[in-house]
Amino acid sequence: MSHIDNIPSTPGKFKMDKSPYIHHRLRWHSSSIAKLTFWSFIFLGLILVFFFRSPSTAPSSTSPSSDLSRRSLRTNSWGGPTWEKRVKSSAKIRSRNGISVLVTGAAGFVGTHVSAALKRRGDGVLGLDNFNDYYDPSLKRARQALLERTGVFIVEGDINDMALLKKLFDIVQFTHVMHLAAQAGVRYAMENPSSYVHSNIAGLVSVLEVCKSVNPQPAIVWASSSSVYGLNTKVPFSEKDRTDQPASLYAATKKAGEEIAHTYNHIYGLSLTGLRFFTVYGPWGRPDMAYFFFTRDILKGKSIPIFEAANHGTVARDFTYVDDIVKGCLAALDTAEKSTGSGGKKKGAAQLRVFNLGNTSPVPVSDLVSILERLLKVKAKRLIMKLPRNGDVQFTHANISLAQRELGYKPTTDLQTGLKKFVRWYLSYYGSGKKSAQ
Ligand SMILES: O=C(O)[C@H]1O[C@H](OP(=O)(O)OP(=O)(O)OC[C@H]2O[C@@H](n3ccc(=O)[nH]c3=O)[C@H](O)[C@@H]2O)[C@H](O)[C@@H](O)[C@H]1O
Repeated sequence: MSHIDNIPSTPGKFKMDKSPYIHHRLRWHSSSIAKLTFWSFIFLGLILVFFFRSPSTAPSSTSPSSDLSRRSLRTNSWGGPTWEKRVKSSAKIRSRNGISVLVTGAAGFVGTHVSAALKRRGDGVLGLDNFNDYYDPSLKRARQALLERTGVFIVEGDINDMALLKKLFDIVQFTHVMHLAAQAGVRYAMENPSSYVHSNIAGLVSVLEVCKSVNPQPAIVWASSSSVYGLNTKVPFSEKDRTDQPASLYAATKKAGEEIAHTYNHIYGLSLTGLRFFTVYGPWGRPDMAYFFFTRDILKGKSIPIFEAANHGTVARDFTYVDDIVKGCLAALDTAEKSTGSGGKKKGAAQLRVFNLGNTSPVPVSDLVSILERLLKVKAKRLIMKLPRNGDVQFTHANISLAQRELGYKPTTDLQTGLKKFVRWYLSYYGSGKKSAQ
């Protein structure tokens, strides 16, 4: 039986025409209509699926445009009465003379601690975080859960989403912005340079753009970094020292941020305070930092690379405990003067400040490892390595006299005490080895 014989006859329609050619053509015609209809449905279906999943149809969202943005700028929906209610309630001031603060990077290490401290004293706090996967997002979710228990809501979104930022300012008249969202890490900048430009430059500009155009403008305190001192060799590092020799792209983006802050202060009258953090450590810390992954790897019995400079030179850091940093952040918020502009127009000179927030007692990395060994009661497998040329500097040391004078900043936690608290947290969070940090 031929293929043609299989086709059911269509009485009366094609009967008269016996021409095989015409028959074939008509058969093709009818089957092609069927196929066309079938594929049209499939195509329509695909368009509908795409349409409903597309960010542009969400109440509001960010639009991913590259691999980079897919990693850090997830499509998040926001809006709606329930969401607005949560935003308002979280940002509500609950103490006399309290302030209302938008904390960007609230699910981050410093962001979580600062948000909790502000909430504790009765300030209004709203968090914003994109929960990117630079390091284990489950740690960020755990910090979020912690903050939720204290009444802090974290809006899930990216600082580059200006529509979202504007919406937040429509709902709440923030008196202050604590801008901590950033791409951190010195060495990762060689792996993913554009993420630093995206968060630390474009993201900062988008925050400042929104802050300058709202009325009243908030005062802004933001995280710069000790890394801006780069190849500066004059110690301890003072705010007056040169910062034009960054050793990593991370440092360069933070330095750029300081210049951008100057511009927005100069043109729009925004009150801006940059805080140069010196290697902040503590409970709920960042797993990409040495003290954190050294702890994990010592417990696992894995060797840890300890950098040393040329000619066995010591590599040291002015490790600063997170509670001291939090005190500095709160003091910077409390002493910040109001911005002077409104609706994008400057009305007078505004405050522009930069402070070192360090511990002012540098510790060699090998000593950090010795402290961890004692606390963990495990001998580390030390692998001494040459300091790689990937952005690390040999040492950092903060001169904190300016912060002491202007903010009353006085760090009180030495590395031994701070690491003890970190290790206690680490062991309770991950257990002593079975469930370990990624
Ligand atoms: O103050 C800052 O502004 C920055 O602080 C932090 O950078 P760093 O001071 O470089 O911290 P971190 O990586 O913990 O390395 C600590 C020490 O261990 C050494 N180190 C590191 C890795 C390794 O494998 N071996 C090693 O010896 C390494 O050479 C260094 O001496 C923040 O990550 C950064 O985001 C930024 O905030």
